[in-house]
Amino acid sequence: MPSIIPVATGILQAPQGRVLADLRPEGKPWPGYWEFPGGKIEAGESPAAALVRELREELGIEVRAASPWRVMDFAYSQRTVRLHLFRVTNWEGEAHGREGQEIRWLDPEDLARLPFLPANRPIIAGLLAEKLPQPPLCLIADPQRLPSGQLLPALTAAMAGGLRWIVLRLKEQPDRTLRTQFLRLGEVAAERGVQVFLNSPEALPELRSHGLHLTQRALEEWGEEGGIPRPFGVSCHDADCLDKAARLGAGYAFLSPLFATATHPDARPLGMDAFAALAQSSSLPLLALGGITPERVAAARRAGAAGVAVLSGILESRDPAASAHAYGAAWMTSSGPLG
Ligand SMILES: Nc1nc2c([nH]c(=O)n2[C@H]2C[C@H](O)[C@@H](COP(=O)(O)OP(=O)(O)OP(=O)(O)O)O2)c(=O)[nH]1
Ligand SMILES: [Mg+2]
Repeated sequence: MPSIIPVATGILQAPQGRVLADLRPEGKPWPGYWEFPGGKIEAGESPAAALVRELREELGIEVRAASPWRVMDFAYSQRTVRLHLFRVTNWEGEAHGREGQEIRWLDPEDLARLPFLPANRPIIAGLLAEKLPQPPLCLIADPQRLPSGQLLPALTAAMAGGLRWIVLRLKEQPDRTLRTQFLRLGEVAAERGVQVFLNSPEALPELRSHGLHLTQRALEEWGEEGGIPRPFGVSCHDADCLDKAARLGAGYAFLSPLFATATHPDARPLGMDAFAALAQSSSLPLLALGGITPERVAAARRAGAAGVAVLSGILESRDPAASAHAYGAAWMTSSGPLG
C-alpha cells in the first residue's frame, strides 16, 4: 500500500472572518491552485511543530495560538495526503508570501470562487457551514401549501420549537391578508433571531430579509459575472448548478431530492452515494432536501449534508413546534463523515 503523506495546514483567521489563502507556485505539484499555507510533516515531527515551522518558512510569521480542527485524507492519483488542519488565531508578524507566492485574505464565500486544490473543497464548505444558522435546519415556507390562516401559526410554532431559518417562497405578489401575515412573520422572526431568506424579494419589498434564495433556474439566468447580492443560496439538483453557485459566491446550496418525496413524485432521488460524492467535490455546504424526516437526518449528515431543509415535515405536521424540535435534536445528536 502506498504510504500516506502527512501534511500540516493552517487556516489563519483575521478578526472580520477573512482567512488567508495562497497560490501554489510553479515547480510544485498543482501549480496555479490555491491552498491554505502549510506543508509536509517531517519524520519525527508533530503536526503542531510542522505547522509552526511551515508558517514561519512560507509566511514569515510566528504562530502563537493554534488549535487542531480536522484531520482528513485525500487520495490524489499519485499520492494520498493526510491533512492535519489547524485554526490559527494568533501570530506575530505580518503574513507575506516569503517564497514569492501570492497570498490573499478572503471571505469564505470568495474562497469558494477560486480554483482550490480538490482536497480543500470540503474544507471551504466547512468554513461556510459555520456561518449558517444553528441548528442548520431550514424550513421552506410555501404559502401555496397551507390555508392562509395556518401559515403564520405554523411558522411561529416552529420558531418556538427551535427553528432559526426560513426560506420564504413567494411565487407572486401576496394578497393583503398574506402580506400582513408575512410582515408579522418578519417581526416575530426578528424578535427570535430567526433568519428569513426570500426567493423573490420584489414580491414583498417591505419585508426585511437576511438574504436571497435562488432556484436553479434563477441562477442559470445570471451571467458569469454574477453580482448577486450576498448572502445568498441556491436550490440545486446537479453538479453544474453547485459549481456555478460556488463561482458566483453563494454561501450554501440545497441539493435535492436526496430521498423520494411526495411533493415531487417525478424527481428521481439522488440517493446517499451520489449525494456524498457531490458533497465531497463541492466547496459549498449542502443542505439535504427531499423526503427528510427526523429519522433520516443522521443518514443525510453521514452522507455529508451540512444541514437539512424541510417543507411538509414541519409545515404539515400537527405539531410544528415538536417537529422542528425533533429535527433540531436529530441534528445535534448525529455526526458527519468528519465527526
Ligand atoms: N500546504 C497545503 N497542502 C495541501 C493543501 N491541500 C492539499 O491537498 N495539499 C497537498 C498538496 C501537497 O501534495 C501536500 C503538501 O505539500 P506542500 O507542497 O505544501 O509541501 P511543502 O510545503 O512541504 O513543500 P516542499 O518543501 O515539498 O516543496 O498536500 C493545503 O491546503 N495546503
Ligand atoms: Mg507548502
